Amino acid sequence: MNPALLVLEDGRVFHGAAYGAEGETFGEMVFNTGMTGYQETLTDPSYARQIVAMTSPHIGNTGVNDEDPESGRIQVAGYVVREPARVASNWRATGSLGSALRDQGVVGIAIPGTRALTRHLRDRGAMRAGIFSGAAAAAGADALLERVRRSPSMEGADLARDVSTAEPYVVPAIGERRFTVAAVDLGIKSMTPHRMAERGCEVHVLPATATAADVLALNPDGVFFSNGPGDPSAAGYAVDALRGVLDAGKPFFGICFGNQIFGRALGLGTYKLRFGHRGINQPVQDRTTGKVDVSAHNHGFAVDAPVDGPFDTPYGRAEVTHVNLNDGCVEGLRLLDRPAFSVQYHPEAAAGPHDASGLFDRFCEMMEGSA
Ligand SMILES: NC(=O)CC[C@H](N)C(=O)O
Repeated sequence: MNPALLVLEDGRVFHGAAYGAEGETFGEMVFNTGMTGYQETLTDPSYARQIVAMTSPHIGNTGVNDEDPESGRIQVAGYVVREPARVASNWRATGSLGSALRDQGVVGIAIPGTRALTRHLRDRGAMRAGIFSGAAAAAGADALLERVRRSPSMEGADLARDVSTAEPYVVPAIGERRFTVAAVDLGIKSMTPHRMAERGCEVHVLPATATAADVLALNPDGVFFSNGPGDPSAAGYAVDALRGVLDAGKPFFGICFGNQIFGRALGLGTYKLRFGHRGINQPVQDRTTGKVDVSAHNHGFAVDAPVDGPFDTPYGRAEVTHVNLNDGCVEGLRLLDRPAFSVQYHPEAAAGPHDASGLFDRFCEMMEGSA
């Protein structure tokens, strides 16, 4: 294996071996603690412009298959693992992860110290980084550090429109069609419309820059805003569209970036977490029932909202419905006088536990007018 370097913005350097494509890449350095689901993680568009390190020590064991991708390609800017599998073995596998990364030009690195890297990010926070291998590594760490420090930051980055669909498309209902949903694709994972389709929703997926008029022209029973990459404070176009949807009184459900856009539409702020939540075992408590779900997460930003009780918004009273039991951050919001709610985590799972899948049923009940 050829040598490679991982250079962090604060000057920390990890030496390792090239994995996947050789060359150079830049992004925000984050870690994911999922023990399974690397293919879903790699293809989640919310990871655009992020270099993802897996804390699970052995990655690639089951290779890649045609069923698990959450989008049409690998979306991460770079990939860091401890030890890549030498042999991929699974009845569904169509190839190895190393060759999939190589074929799609995704630069990765295998380093012995993914634990040291994770502890560093937990202490210092997510930061910019670069991976360099082949001819790109020849410049030496000091010159590479300068280039990392010149690369763009995640704060203020508007990335949703880069990963969104260019054209609208429809995911048909599975079985009898019960509802029409307009889903704004801010970086949508394919499992999300699928979870709705399973419940009888015909899902009209629209580009990130869809306006309220575009959404309402479909005369949907409900409106959905998806997960997605980047800083929600840079996606004012989505906030404007959602305000128009809320003004029209349509039932609304948002996931992750969609939760952040909902928060901003209600007049709340969003802020960057120190190192974020990325994994599949995060405990989230539903404050309305007391129930705790173990849930899938991928977020680096969060909504700043009062957690101690209802607060006023331009759309009437709202409340924080869910909090993370690890760090207390806001994981869900709802309006109290209108049918609109959102969560910061991933009820569609993919990868992860299915504890929260009932939220899709709640959205359907809202569209039925029974919730
Ligand atoms: N998965 C997502 O939708 C992520 C939302 C946002 N980009 C964040 O990092 O918080």
